[in-house]
Amino acid sequence: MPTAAIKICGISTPEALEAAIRARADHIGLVFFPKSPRAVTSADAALLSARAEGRINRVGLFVDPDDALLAEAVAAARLDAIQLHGAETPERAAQLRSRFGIPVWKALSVASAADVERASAYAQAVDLVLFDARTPKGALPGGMGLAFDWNLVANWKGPVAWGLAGGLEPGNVAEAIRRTKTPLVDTSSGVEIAPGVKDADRIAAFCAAVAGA
Ligand SMILES: O=C(O)c1ccccc1NCC(=O)[C@H](O)[C@H](O)COP(=O)(O)O
Repeated sequence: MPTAAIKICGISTPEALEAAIRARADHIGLVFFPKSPRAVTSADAALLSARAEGRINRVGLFVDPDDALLAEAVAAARLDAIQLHGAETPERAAQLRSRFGIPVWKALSVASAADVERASAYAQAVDLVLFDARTPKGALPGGMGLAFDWNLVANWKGPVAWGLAGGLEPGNVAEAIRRTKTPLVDTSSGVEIAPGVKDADRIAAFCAAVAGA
């Protein structure tokens, strides 16, 4: 089985960016959601992006964004992909893919088999679906370090590329890959020492665990 691709989400400092690149992650996530402890402004993102250019893929994360926010962020951070982490419909996702001309990822919050089935509706609208844990009402829609039942997506063979997120960390990511055969893993809290504070050693350990899975 090929090695799973790795996305380290919630990068907000040059140190964390360099740690992700050193560890050979494939993607970083830049969070454009002001309520997140990992939020970046377009100005922060532009600086990080310039440093990342050609070294790692830059995914901008948004929650029900309007077009103005997206236009500003895509241009400032020269994003390689847009990740939608709110209640965006397939129609909205398709509209954004066509408008911005870069890949669109859609996060789907999972607590049951029916949640996984929702992925089919996005098959023509997005480039990848990211199965993530459903978070409690009123909490952030992601980045909470919560896992869902991996059996729900074990060996998933849907009509669109996919990835696994939610509560992944150096100690459990190899097991998650073994059980689900996911082609991509995404982590945020699992490589932090406090909300929003990435740790280079944990990033390295996470990527090493994926490589060894
Ligand atoms: O990371 C955030 O703060 C965040 C805020 C709002 C929406 C989504 C957010 N993160 C999305 C991600 O891609 C996370 O990596 C994913 O939810 C997994 O997070 P974790 O369980 O902490 O590894």
